[in-house]
Amino acid sequence: MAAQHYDAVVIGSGQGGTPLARELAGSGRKTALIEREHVGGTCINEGCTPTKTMVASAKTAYVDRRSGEFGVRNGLVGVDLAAVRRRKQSIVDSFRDGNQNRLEETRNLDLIFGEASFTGPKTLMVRTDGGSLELDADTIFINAGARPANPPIDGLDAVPALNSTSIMELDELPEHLLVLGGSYVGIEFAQMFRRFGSGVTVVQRSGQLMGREDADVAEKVAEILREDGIEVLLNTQTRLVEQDSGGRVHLRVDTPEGERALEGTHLLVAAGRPPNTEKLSLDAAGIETDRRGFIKVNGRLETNVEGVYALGDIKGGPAFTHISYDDFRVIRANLLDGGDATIADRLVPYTMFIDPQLGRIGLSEREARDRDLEFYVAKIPMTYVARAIEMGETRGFMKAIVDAENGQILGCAVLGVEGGEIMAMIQIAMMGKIPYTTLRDGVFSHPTLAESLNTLFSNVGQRQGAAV
Ligand SMILES: Cc1cc2nc3c(=O)[nH]c(=O)nc-3n(C[C@H](O)[C@H](O)[C@H](O)COP(=O)(O)OP(=O)(O)OC[C@H]3O[C@@H](n4cnc5c(N)ncnc54)[C@H](O)[C@@H]3O)c2cc1C
Ligand SMILES: NC(=O)c1ccc[n+]([C@@H]2O[C@H](COP(=O)([O-])OP(=O)(O)OC[C@H]3O[C@@H](n4cnc5c(N)ncnc54)[C@H](O)[C@@H]3O)[C@@H](O)[C@H]2O)c1
Repeated sequence: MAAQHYDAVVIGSGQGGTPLARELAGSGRKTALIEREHVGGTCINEGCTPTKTMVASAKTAYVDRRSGEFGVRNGLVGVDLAAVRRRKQSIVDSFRDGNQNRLEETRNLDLIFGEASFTGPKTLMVRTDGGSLELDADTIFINAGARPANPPIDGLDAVPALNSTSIMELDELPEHLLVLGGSYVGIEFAQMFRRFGSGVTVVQRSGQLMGREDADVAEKVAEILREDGIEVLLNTQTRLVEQDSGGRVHLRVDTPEGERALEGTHLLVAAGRPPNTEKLSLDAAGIETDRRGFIKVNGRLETNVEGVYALGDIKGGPAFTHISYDDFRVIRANLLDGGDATIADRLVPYTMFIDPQLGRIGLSEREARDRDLEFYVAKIPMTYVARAIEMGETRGFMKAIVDAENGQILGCAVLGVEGGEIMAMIQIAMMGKIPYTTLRDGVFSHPTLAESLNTLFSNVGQRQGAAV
């Protein structure tokens, strides 16, 4: 049977591929979007949406337990995990269905459920439920995402370990959750399940949580988690994983203090996300990957094969929904609007949805130092923020890095209540190239979290960096 021809094919209905497919079709191009599982990809189905829905349930339990501090009498807090899961699923379903309906209503667009693999530079085979299809296209966009890693640890394959997807399908609360990995996924779930009522131990193999962050940020996060009753083990290598006849999971770990045996009822593996490249048969098209399997692209998201692009997590680099969406914008600007956009030097904000949130953008203090810049650090604890005191949410601190030459803000880390929103205010100043003195002296309404920017930028410390 002859291959079906399309002007454009998008593989994967992730955060970049979904809007891209609609725009390509809207521009009159005959387009196919191929998805092997759910419309909306990781973010809607297994990532941002379900986790943040469950984080909201966990926060409610936390606030409820603290109600006495606010002079509010309340009963014993109980968490019905099955009900938490139902709430999560109904929100996921509504987002997924909304996306799918919009795709199905788009003219010139075929939504094909199946798994795509390359058979040549511009030809694809799609395995569907009922058989297979052959397609060829002038332009192909790969937005096939990433999946939870399975680190090579003795015994891990033989135990029923949870990953970031399956942990959200539990109906019963783990008595004790062991978490391998102390970064975004590990920490968000660790705090969530602690708040639901589980005992939790986080095992992080390197010397700090969240390796990309400054040490003071990571140490404060570890302190907050420990204060919440979570055991945090750093510099800890897992040697062996076993399950006993009663179903309990045992880890043999090497800690700086010596060997330890850890025991739990459940094990979550949160040790990174490798790309979904194997099933794509990239070799058949000659598409190059790096040594970890991520597709190599240039600033315009072009692969080494002409007419084949990659966007989102599968190309490596920062793995966030808003980055995948921005990849779509870059491709739209260049291919549909005749522009010359690039992903080089774009600002990469992100928020870790622990409580308090960690909002981050731009350079960390360590990065400023590594680049031999001269800079100031402005830092205040959240206990200086009137609004935070009034809300009873004073954990954490704010920190910003300021260019010593021109007063431009180079980056910030806001570990505090609504840290992601405060970071976004600083981001807007960075986008508008507003010097820190304007925020220091600006009038913000009282008592908001925004007015704390006056205090933060009044606390600019000594000049630091290269020549100092
Ligand atoms: C637990 C968790 C929480 C997260 N929370 C946040 C958050 O709060 N904020 C944030 O910004 N980011 C978060 N992320 C990251 C975010 O989900 C991803 O960066 C985002 O989804 C971008 O993904 P993408 O567009 O690259 O592809 P994805 O969304 O991963 O989509 C890829 C799609 O391709 C499909 N596919 C794969 N291979 C094939 C094939 N061969 N044929 C057809 N289809 C295929 C997959 O089924 C999938 O639907 C989280 C991730 C996880 C795991
Ligand atoms: N709020 C958000 O934006 C959000 C939330 C969740 C996930 N994400 C995205 O998903 C990606 C994946 O998150 P992640 O946390 O799984 O991966 P990650 O790559 O960010 O971190 C993995 C962590 O596991 C540790 N680790 C690796 N192997 C280990 C082992 N054998 N034992 C103990 N520790 C081990 C690493 O040192 C690291 O700290 C993130 O990079 C992020 O971009 C974002």
